[in-house]
Amino acid sequence: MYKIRTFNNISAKGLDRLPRDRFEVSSEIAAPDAVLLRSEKLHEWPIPDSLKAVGRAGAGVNNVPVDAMSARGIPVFNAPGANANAVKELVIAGIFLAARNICEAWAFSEALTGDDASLNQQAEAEKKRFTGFELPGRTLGIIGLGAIGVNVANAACALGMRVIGYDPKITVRSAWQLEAGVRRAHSVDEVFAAADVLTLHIPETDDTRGLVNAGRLAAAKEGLVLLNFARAGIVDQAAVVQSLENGRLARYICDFPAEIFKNNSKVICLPHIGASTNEAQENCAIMAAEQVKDYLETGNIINAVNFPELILPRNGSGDRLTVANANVPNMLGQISTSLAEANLNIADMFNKSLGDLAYSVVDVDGHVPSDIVAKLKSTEGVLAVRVIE
Ligand SMILES: NC(=O)C1=CN([C@@H]2O[C@H](COP(=O)(O)OP(=O)(O)OC[C@H]3O[C@@H](n4cnc5c(N)ncnc54)[C@H](O)[C@@H]3O)[C@@H](O)[C@H]2O)C=CC1
Ligand SMILES: O=C(O)CCC(=O)C(=O)O
Repeated sequence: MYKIRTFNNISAKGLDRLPRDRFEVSSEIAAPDAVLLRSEKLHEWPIPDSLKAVGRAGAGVNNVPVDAMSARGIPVFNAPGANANAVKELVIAGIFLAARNICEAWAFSEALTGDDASLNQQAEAEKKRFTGFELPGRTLGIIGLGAIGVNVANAACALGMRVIGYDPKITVRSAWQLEAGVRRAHSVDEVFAAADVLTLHIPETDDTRGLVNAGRLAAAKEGLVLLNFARAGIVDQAAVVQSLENGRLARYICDFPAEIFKNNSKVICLPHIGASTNEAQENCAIMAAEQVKDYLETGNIINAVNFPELILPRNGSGDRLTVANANVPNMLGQISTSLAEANLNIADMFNKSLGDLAYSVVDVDGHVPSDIVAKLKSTEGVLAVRVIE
């Protein structure tokens, strides 16, 4: 029986993918084989020795200590693209909120007093205050053309916007999905110089933290609308406030409330609801749960951010051995020598690497004895060893 600890509210549709005769699922488990989480911050969580896998029911993994997991040979799975449509819809809504001054206009109407005739008279007299702009012909700048960025780019094209995007590591898949009219920028600065509306769709990493700073905002077009549905830390919030004050930035629409933005009429902060649709929560939970289940039961890896993708159909008449190790010479040699010592024939095997980490799945004709497992575990460079019967 595998034990799965949940953090946050994981959709039941995903948890249903874990048959309860083989998986115990609860938020109370102390020594879990795997965890499923959404935005829970795991950086301070003491990683239990029992842990074999992490399933992030979402896209961003900045709330998970990925390096610490890698050091223990623990794959961190996420759900790429599973909530992209939900975020796209909210970003497009955000653009409309800004373009038509919808929040201010709504607040104005709410505050009116008098009978209907008086309300209408006040509305007609004051509506010029809420005059906005239309989207066709305006330029949308996008930083990050992954699952969300591509969806936003294509929707903006359909609304008649010009789109310019920057992503130095765009995948072939994203490039295929992108509308032909999307212009390719060669730097973040080129996007800032061109955009009337600019949206961020990149992960928060050491490289992207503070990417939107005072210098870039100063070089933007007068009246830029900035949207941040990625992560709060990608934007220097004090620089945003200053830029709103001097008028370079007209609006900041984001998914991350912060004290500095309280009562700022040019800022709209939503409470991190980009992925909060039933559809996205189900998609993410199903993807994360299935990937974790597959890994625990077969050792196969799909959509781990720190492990290579590896799928090996089960072969041989015995156990499956999985080994995660440092990506250095002679590790495979040591694994096969250890199995030979136990007189075990290798029926099939697959080895792949990603960065500093390598992962092997080995099917043998027979049972891998515990002393061989112990020997492999104590081999220098080996991070994790499992035997799946
Ligand atoms: N507000 C919300 O509820 C949600 C927020 N997010 C955030 O949005 C981010 C993006 O999500 P997805 O599009 O699904 O991820 P993704 O991994 O499909 O796309 C991210 C793209 O950013 C690109 N990138 C990375 N660094 C870059 C840089 N410095 N400049 C330009 N491009 C860069 C990558 O090459 C990749 O193509 C997530 O990491 C997460 O932080 C994601 C889902 C929901
Ligand atoms: O689960 C959530 O609501 C957070 C979504 C998110 O930020 C992500 O997928 O990166």
